Amino acid sequence: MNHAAQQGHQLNPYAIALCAAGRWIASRHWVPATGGNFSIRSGQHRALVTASGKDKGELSPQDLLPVSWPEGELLCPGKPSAETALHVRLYQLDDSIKAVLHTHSVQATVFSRLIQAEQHVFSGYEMQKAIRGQLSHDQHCPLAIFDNTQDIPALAAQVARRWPQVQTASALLVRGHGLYVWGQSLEEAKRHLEGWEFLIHCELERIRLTGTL
Ligand SMILES: CSC[C@@H](O)[C@@H](O)C(=O)COP(=O)(O)O
Ligand SMILES: [Zn+2]
Repeated sequence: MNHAAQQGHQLNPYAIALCAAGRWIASRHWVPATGGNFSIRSGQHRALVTASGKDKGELSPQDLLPVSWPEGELLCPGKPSAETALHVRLYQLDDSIKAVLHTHSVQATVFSRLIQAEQHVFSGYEMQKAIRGQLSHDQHCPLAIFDNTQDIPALAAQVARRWPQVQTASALLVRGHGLYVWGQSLEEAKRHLEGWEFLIHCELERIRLTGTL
């Protein structure tokens, strides 16, 4: 990258905001050992995606790579996240999505392995109201769970097939892998992340104490 492009990158407000979100997420221990990836929409058909293999708590703006779709073009040199195809598919499925955050917390990983069903319904938690569209603890909020695979385009296609089921939660779980959340702003995506991590932690404790799913 030439000097002017490098400087433009350093000053990109989307990039700066996503790096700060990465530091916050890492401080919560939700992205150990380079796990996780993040993106933020920067135009109708483009987004900045974290480079692959970086420590997500120590990102700098040049670690955010511009990608565009439908061609899946990478707009500058670098290796984008191995899970870029899933981020792109989420932006394509819903134009209102502005940011996608993927984490590898212990609780989401363990919880996703305990649930054999293709979704788990959350109900009775006040914290459900952290999720867009959830107005009461009485509502039933299903969280979809997908089997893990290294074939990310195939996973993205499955998410698209189950989109009506997935959409309500602004989140999905990948079994033995981690959590994906999104929002209509980065702030909303962060709220969804903290809300879901809390809800999953509560369910894991409930299952541990009662022995019932
Ligand atoms: C620590 S391995 C985790 C990866 O396989 C992957 O699931 C992940 O979340 C990070 O991949 P990345 O390519 O850095 O975006
Ligand atoms: Zn991952």
